[in-house]
Amino acid sequence: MNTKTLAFIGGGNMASAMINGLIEDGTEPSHILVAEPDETRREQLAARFGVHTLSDNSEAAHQADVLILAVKPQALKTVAKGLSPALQQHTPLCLSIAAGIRHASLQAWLGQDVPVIRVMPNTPAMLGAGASGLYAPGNIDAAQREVAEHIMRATGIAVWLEDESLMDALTAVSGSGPAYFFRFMEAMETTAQELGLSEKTAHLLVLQTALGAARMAMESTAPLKELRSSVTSPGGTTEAALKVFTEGGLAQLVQQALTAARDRSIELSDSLGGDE
Ligand SMILES: NC(=O)C1=CN([C@@H]2O[C@H](COP(=O)(O)OP(=O)(O)OC[C@H]3O[C@@H](n4cnc5c(N)ncnc54)[C@H](O)[C@@H]3O)[C@@H](O)[C@H]2O)C=CC1
Ligand SMILES: O=C(O)[C@@H]1CCC=N1
Repeated sequence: MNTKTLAFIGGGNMASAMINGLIEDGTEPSHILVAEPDETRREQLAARFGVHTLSDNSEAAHQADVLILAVKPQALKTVAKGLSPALQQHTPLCLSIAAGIRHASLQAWLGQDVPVIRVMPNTPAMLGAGASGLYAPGNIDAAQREVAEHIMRATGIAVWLEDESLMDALTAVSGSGPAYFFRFMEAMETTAQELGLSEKTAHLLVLQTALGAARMAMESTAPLKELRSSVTSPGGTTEAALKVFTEGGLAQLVQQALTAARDRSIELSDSLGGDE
């Protein structure tokens, strides 16, 4: 259980998912602050989670042991530079969850003495089923790494990357990944209805099948290929469907999609980074 005071800068989708996961794990809502400019959003966060909300980012930083930067990458430079004077007076550990913003940029914007760790979470954090990647350079000590890891483990699994450039790949796989599975499930659901199943039945069957497959993959020691084979009777129905995927170039399409996400992360770093 987390006992530090965590302040989120930005209370949008990903911050809400993390807050839900942290509270489910036992973090007291009184240990969570959210700085958010949108008043309606502040009211929603306070009502839903019982957390303290405020509109002043620097005030949140003053009260924080750990500051979690959860604004859009495009807003981060202005937000981080705005926080910098407050961080010279009181210096919490800063975690940035922004896609594609490099550590060097964050360090330049927040201040050279501020401890900064990059984190890439994903939205299943809300259920404690998240997957997070962390990156910290050599100046971050073991205790600071432990604090960041402890927070992220409260929302799911956490892996450290030694090489920051792999954050772009990790973002493409697990950061964006839930959306790929949702997209695939949407397509299955639509087709299930076209094939005659009711909306409700199609939804239930698709979700339970996705959950069942993911659980089998997690809980079995067999490779994915073997699990797939065990469903695929020679000359049967699964084989007929998988043939269509193969002929349609599914593997290449997935490769292109993840590469596009990885490349977009690099583009964001190049276009939004720097201290000019
Ligand atoms: N949504 C996702 O699945 C994931 C998002 N991320 C990262 O999390 C960050 C936030 O993304 P989302 O939550 O999806 O976006 P969002 O748009 O839902 O949330 C951003 C929040 O920041 C607030 N905000 C805007 N300007 C602000 C300011 N000056 N000070 C304080 N708050 C301000 C907005 O009002 C909004 O509530 C992004 O950097 C994104 O790359 C990372 C992993 C997964
Ligand atoms: O789409 C995005 O840019 C963010 C980062 C990973 C998931 N959502």
